[in-house]
Parts: sequence; C-alpha cells; structure tokens
Amino acid sequence: MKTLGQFIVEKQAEYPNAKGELSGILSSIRLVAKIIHRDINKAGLTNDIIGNSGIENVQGEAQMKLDAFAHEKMKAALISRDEVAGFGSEEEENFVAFDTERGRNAKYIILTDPLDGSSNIDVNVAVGTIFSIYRRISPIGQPVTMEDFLQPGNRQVAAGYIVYGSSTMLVYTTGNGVNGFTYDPSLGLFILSHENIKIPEDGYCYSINEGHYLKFPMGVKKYIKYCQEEDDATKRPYTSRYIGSLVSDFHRNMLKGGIYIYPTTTRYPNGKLRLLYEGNPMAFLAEQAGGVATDGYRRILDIQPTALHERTPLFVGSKNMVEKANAFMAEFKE
Ligand SMILES: O=P(O)(O)OC[C@H]1O[C@](O)(COP(=O)(O)O)[C@@H](O)[C@@H]1O
Ligand SMILES: [Mg+2]
Ligand SMILES: [Mg+2]
Repeated sequence: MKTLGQFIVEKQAEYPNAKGELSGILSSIRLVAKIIHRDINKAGLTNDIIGNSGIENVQGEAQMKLDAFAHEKMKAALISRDEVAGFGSEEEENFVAFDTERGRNAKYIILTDPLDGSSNIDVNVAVGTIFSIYRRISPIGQPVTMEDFLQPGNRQVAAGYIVYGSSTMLVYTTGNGVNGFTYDPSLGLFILSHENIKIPEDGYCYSINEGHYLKFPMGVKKYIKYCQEEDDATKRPYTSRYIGSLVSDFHRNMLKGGIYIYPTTTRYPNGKLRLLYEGNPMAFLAEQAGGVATDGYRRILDIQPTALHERTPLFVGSKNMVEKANAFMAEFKE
C-alpha cells in the first residue's frame, strides 16, 4: 500500500523544477477532495448542498449549492498556499489574483471546475472536480494577470480530477504519466490503486448526448452510425454510455477505453465544455495515458485561449476512436 503522500515524495524528481511545490498544491487539493467527499456522502440528509444556490453563474446556468460549496473550498484551500498566485473557476466571472505578499511572489496559477456534472448532484449520480495547473508567465512580485490564465494547454505543469463515485478517486498527471488514488475514508488516506494508467487504443463505448442528434455536425452523425454498424459477427457493438458528468464518463473511458464527444450543437455553437478547466486538463490526462483529444479538427492542447470561460467542442479518449471520429469530421467538414 502506497499513500499519495509517499508517492509524491518518491516522484519528487518528476516535478518540473518545482521540488515539492506541486506536491504542496496537490496536498491542498487532496484536502478539498476529502471535504467534498464527506459532505456529498450525506448530502441527502441536509439541504446545505442539495438544490440550486438561487444564483445564475457566469455561464448563464443555474448554479447548484454544491457548485458554490466546492468553489469556496477550493478557493480557501489554494489562497492559503505559498505556491499559488491566483485562481480561475467556472463559478467566478473573473480570475482571482491572490494579491498578498505571498500571492505576488507565488509561481503557479490554478484553473478549476470545482464541481463537474452539476445536473447529477441531486439524483445521487457521480460528479467530480477538475483542476489544471500552470506556472505563471507574468513577473514574480506582481499580482498575476489574465495572460497567466490564457496559456495553451500544452503549457500545463499538472492536471487532474477527483471523481466522487462508488468510491472517491484522485487521478492526476505532472507530465510523467497518469496515476490514480482511491480514498479510504477509514484511514483518511488516498491510496495508490491505479498506477500508470494507459487508455486502451480502442474501447467499447461512446459517450454522446444523443438528445442533440439532429443538430450534430454530419461527421458526428456518421461516427455514431459507424459505431452502431460495427455490430457484426466479429465484433461486439460499441455501447452508448452517457452519465452526464464529464469526469465520470472520462474516467470510465480512461480505464476501459471509449470516446467522449460534446460537439457543437444549436444551443452550444462552440460546444458546451470550457477549454481552460475542462478541455485542457482532460486532454493533458488523455495524452499522458496514450489517448487523443481534439475539437474535432485540432489538438485541444494547442488551442490558444482568448477568454477565461471560452467553450470548445471536445472529442477525447481512445486513440483509434478519436482518430476515426476526426476522419469523419474532416470528410464532412462544413
Ligand atoms: O447535460 P448535457 O448537455 O449532456 O451536458 C453534460 C455535460 O455538461 C457538464 O455537466 C458540464 O459541466 P458542469 O456540470 O461543470 O457545468 C459535463 O460534466 C457533462 O459531461
Ligand atoms: Mg464541468
Ligand atoms: Mg462545474
């Protein structure tokens, strides 16, 4: 049995010239995971984190109480770190510069989706937390600026997610592979349970909200038809699996193989998912595990962001499946 703490000490050399700095941030994220795990597991008993918060978030979506709760816990945990200079969140319109002596001299910024899968909170279906870490590019000694947050995903130094499912897991990368840790509430520890995760090159399911089918790009329609036609004597059909939490669909596909697609739709002409705290961290993790992540045409990690909450279509998962879907997108490029 190896705890997250022991693993971090053992892998210190992996952190890009950040001896122990990233480990400090990860230990704060681990703390947040424990708090959210504890409160999610009794959510049904209280009204503190069930239901809408009563406000609309910057996305124009009804914010759930747990969205706000998770956001506050992440912010509180990170603002107290010597290593963190600022914070960008799905739940806050602008980034937050930690404008203190400590914050101005800190080296890293964090982007987060504090609670992913909000539509599932009240119905006891798995949800998650996503984080993405960059070194700042603005000069040390000053408050961070928007340019620190608008870096392409290929500049991430770490990324990960927590999935609050049948068990709570923390899965992250620092650019040297992907490792998964399962939380043992009886010990209060995250234990290494999935070392060096590699996503199968092919998989068994596609995760797409087919409610938008009629408005999907032709390439996506053709890919869905391809998945269904694969059902013959030699090959099991691809199964449709859509949980409605990116973290949960992504995590299953990481372990079993599969593809998650959220393309452009009428309601989301640029796709629904946000590039900075959903697309980029998941793309970094997928590539580190041998998978692929595109917007249907371009590598997600090469996209130059222009706004904190900009959205992107997302095709992510098993190499062969994403490449096949991209081939259909190219064939029917509109
Ligand atoms: O309900 P839809 O349109 O299928 O969208 C589901 C997707 O939206 C999301 O819930 C968006 O994330 P948030 O819950 O953090 O806003 C993803 O987790 C999920 O994959
Ligand atoms: Mg989300
Ligand atoms: Mg969210």
